[in-house]
Amino acid sequence: MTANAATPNDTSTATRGESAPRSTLTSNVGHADFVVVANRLPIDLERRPDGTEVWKRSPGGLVTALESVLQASSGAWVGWPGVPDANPEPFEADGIELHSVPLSAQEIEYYYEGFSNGTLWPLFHDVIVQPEYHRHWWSAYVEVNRRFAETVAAATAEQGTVWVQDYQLLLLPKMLRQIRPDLNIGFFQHIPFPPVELFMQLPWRTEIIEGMLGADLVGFHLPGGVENFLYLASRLSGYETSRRSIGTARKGSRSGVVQVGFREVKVGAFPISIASGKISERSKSKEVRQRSKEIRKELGNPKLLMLGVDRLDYTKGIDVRLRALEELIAEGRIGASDVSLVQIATPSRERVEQYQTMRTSIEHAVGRINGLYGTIGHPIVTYLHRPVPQAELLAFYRSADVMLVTPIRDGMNLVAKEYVAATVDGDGALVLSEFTGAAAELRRAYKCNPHDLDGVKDAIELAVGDDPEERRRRMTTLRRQVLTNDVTRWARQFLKALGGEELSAKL
Ligand SMILES: O=P(O)(O)OC[C@H]1O[C@H](O[C@H]2O[C@H](CO)[C@@H](O)[C@H](O)[C@H]2O)[C@H](O)[C@@H](O)[C@@H]1O
Ligand SMILES: Nc1ccn([C@@H]2O[C@H](COP(=O)(O)OP(=O)(O)O)[C@@H](O)[C@H]2O)c(=O)n1
Repeated sequence: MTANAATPNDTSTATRGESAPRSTLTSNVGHADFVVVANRLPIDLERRPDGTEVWKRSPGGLVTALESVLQASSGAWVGWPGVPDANPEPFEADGIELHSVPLSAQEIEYYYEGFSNGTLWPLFHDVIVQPEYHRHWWSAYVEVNRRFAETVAAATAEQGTVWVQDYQLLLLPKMLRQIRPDLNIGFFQHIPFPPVELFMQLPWRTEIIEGMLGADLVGFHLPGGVENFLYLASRLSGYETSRRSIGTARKGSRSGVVQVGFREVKVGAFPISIASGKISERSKSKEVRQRSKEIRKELGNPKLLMLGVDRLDYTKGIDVRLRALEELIAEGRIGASDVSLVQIATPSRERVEQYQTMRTSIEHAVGRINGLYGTIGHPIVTYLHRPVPQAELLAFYRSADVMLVTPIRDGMNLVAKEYVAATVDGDGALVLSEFTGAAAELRRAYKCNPHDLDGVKDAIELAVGDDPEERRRRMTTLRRQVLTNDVTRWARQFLKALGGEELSAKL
């Protein structure tokens, strides 16, 4: 998403403290029929050392998915602008009305880096690192959720539909219902919802479940999340639950209902996707095709080009794929002079300690592999620690022979789907961790268990050496899956189940 750079109120050159951006929409506040709420706005404000400010696209798959949905439905988006104390008036960017929720530096530390990403994120991702439980983090989480609720309440029209996103805002549905019982409230969880044994560690477990149950519909990527949630709603809050169809959940996906007093809360699985048609079309463009050839040339036309694209997160298993490649080369199963791995790693949550530790260890591994097996002008691993524009990303996808997606745990992983959509010539192989949400749908990928290093190596070797016809057949099946089940279908199904027939029809 880009901000309207040419408008008179453009902030790209505004100085610190003068951050009122673009066309101010005060008259629209309180009139939005459809509101998406997420921790972040789809664009982040960046403050430069010289005092100027620019808006940049926010990282992550949530923004990728929701941005296209909101553009089609002309709704509003409520979120944090990405830096401390920024609170611009509501403004419009790329057809979406944006409403800011300001956070202080301390709230960013306690609510975002602390409770969201130091407690919930690791707890919900199988405790890959140890979650921390601090009461002052929790207090900030409650306070920030309340501020979001007030902002949303003020932005939304009578009887409007509000779609709350993700683990940073688990208390928001209940808080919002208390202020605005007229609203139709949906909640979608983008990360895994953990099994009872893990969830029960959380000192505030009942408050969290009660917070989510303020919604009319609670959605997860996978049936496993639905199961875990229904069980916990019954065990922690004592509500009656039943497993039954909620109308529009896809065939085979599980769903149910929680009876909260007189209210029924629907619960269902809705696996998110991407704007696959657009990605596929854009990948066919001359610009992307040419750039993909250039990329291979710049890398010295390797026989085998492998690719990894992730936020730099310990859940993504970047270390796993590096170790696998190193051993495959050491064992002579892949020739050092034949292979090139490009690892694109978008900076993420850089002030959180575990992210710093992981970055150091990944950069170490890259250095070690290049030191051992690289030659002058031919490093084995090309490591880019920065965001990459979409056209460039698509060119990377198109140029790769083998895509490595090896998370230890991942809610969905849109990168895997983007690679499939961008492989327009059908010539490419996806190595995919069983521990991603995407693995449930992308059954013909070369699957691996990231905890089993030998298994990962075998999957990579198979993907590289498989019969070209078999590789192509697999990719054809994957492409059919991804092109049929796109992000619009995901949003339509969710909104239909929420009762927003009219909204769903607009998409
Ligand atoms: O906002 P950040 O802290 O910088 O993090 C970026 C986003 O990361 C997570 O993405 C998840 O959503 C994807 C789309 O559903 C899914 O494919 C992926 O598996 C998830 O990890 C996070 O859940 C978002 O809230 C963040 O915005
Ligand atoms: N350098 C990069 C890397 C990823 N991305 C995008 O970030 C998103 C990552 O989504 P995801 O679902 O795989 O994982 P999370 O980062 O949301 O956990 C994808 O849409 C990628 O295209 C990007 O825009 N630039």
